[in-house]
Amino acid sequence: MSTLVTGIAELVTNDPSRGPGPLGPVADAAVVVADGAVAWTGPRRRAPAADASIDVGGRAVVPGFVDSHTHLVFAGDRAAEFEARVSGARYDGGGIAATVAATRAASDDTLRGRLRGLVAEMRRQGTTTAEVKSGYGLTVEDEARCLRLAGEVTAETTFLGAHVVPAEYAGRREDYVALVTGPMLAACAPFARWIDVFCEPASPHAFDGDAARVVLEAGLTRGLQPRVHANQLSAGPGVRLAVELGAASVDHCTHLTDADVDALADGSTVATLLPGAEFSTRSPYPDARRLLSAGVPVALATDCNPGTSFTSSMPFCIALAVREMGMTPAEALWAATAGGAAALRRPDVGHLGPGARADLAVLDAPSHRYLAYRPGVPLARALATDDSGPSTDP
Ligand SMILES: N=CN[C@@H](CCC(=O)O)C(=O)O
Ligand SMILES: [Zn+2]
Repeated sequence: MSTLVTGIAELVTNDPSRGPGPLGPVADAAVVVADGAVAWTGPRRRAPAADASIDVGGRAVVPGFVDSHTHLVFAGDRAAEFEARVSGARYDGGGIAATVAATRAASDDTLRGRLRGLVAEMRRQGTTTAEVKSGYGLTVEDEARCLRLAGEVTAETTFLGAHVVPAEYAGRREDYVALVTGPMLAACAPFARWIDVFCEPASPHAFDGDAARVVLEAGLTRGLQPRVHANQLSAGPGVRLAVELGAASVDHCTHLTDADVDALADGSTVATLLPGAEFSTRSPYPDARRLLSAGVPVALATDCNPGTSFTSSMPFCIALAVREMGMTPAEALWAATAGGAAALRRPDVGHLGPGARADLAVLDAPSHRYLAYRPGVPLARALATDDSGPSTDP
């Protein structure tokens, strides 16, 4: 079954062979998808025939967003914590304990319902691939349970047992790290592709560089690839540790030294920026321009979680990146698509070159610039191009 998509005012391919610049745009374009993959892209007048057709009516089509950093398995909410921050309270990770308590108390069905609801919400805003972390269970059983549920909606599952030290291990941080790297890792590894750690010496709840190294190296021995929460609250060792260990991505990168930027520029680790967290915690935004000028690959993600960034909207993050972080609309879109794919080491998503997964997002607008130009307006949605839809992930 093949489908011809026409009426595309601007097609963003992220395939530089198709048009000028990294976005590889094609005007007055068409796409043919077949068997869930992109088979052809180009000008409408040269489009081949297909079994079926969809006319998107003069709208822009872009690669589905790749949200490479989310915490979607949780129960409860922290609206009161958010309200306190609006009045001046500082974020230090302490609120995570409230979500851990609510998550442990929730049934599988409750967690599954919330997770699937958020995934559907993402899809309605153009996201077609999402990573999902554990990190609100923090017992052997609850971490494995959260990852098992995450695996129902995505292949990009991340074990984050080292999110914070839970209350029952207060004052026994080393014992908790032993649990995470021992029985918890053994129970979780079958359900996870990645391992993550909240490396933040400035937080009394998170982990320093030495503990983070122990956690990530243990994950590597089990075949889990590293990614790291680092430098969110202060400059610390996390970014350089991530680069040293060959992590696919280091996320937040809000406070960076010159040595951090140099390490990222010399390494292969993507810097994933999460402006929803700075919005919600009323913190300074990361300096994307500094990273881009140094040649560092940059991704954008929502960090969707109930504490620091309760948004599922990649368009919102794109708008923040353009308004607050020095990115052009083209750079922000690339970071939210191809950048996210690089952060997940996924060559099959984040672009619309031949062979890519048929993950298309249509914008109710004639060009990608509108994503930042019309902030807060629901312009983007994932486009189903055949009976099975473009993907199930999410
Ligand atoms: N910083 C650590 N983890 C999450 C926040 C988790 C929470 O506060 O519930 C983040 O990426 O922002
Ligand atoms: Zn996070």
